[in-house]
Amino acid sequence: NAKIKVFTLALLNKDDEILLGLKKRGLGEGLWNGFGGKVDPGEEIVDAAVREVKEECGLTVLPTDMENLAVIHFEFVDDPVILEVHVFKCSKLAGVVEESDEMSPKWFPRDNVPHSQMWPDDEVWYPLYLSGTKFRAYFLFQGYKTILSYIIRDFYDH
Ligand SMILES: Nc1nc(NC2CC2)cc(N2CCOCC2)n1
Repeated sequence: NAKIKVFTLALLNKDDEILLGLKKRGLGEGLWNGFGGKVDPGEEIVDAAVREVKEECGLTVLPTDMENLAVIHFEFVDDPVILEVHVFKCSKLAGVVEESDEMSPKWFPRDNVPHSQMWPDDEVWYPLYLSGTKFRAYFLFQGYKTILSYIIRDFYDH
């Protein structure tokens, strides 16, 4: 009786840097990550991505500037809830970066992000993100720290 919960994850770029946020509470607390969260019922996924970026770091992104790079499914042993995370890449940003209740934002060199303080899956798919390769992926986790298995395939080989 699997239940799918849909989330967004936006990775914001400027030149050769990426904006990450240190999550202050909830899922992923204490980890650096892109900006995102739950998709509200009836909400378009890309609109949820835009909303979460604004809420979590103050920046304004247009839906048309959100490039859907990946869809990742996360399953956890003995847990019926599957996370479906839609990953967006964005390089056209407006406004000023602000700290929020959820996130403490910080710019990192895009090729030197703090993987030891990020979700373990990021290290696997991040190189694809950096190269702009569109992909689909599936991760099976044991708890939140251990990847038991994963599959990554190019978006285009239907
Ligand atoms: N980078 C990343 N890796 C994740 N791994 C799964 C928990 C094991 C989840 C996630 N999310 C970001 C958006 O909100 C849902 C979780 N973001």
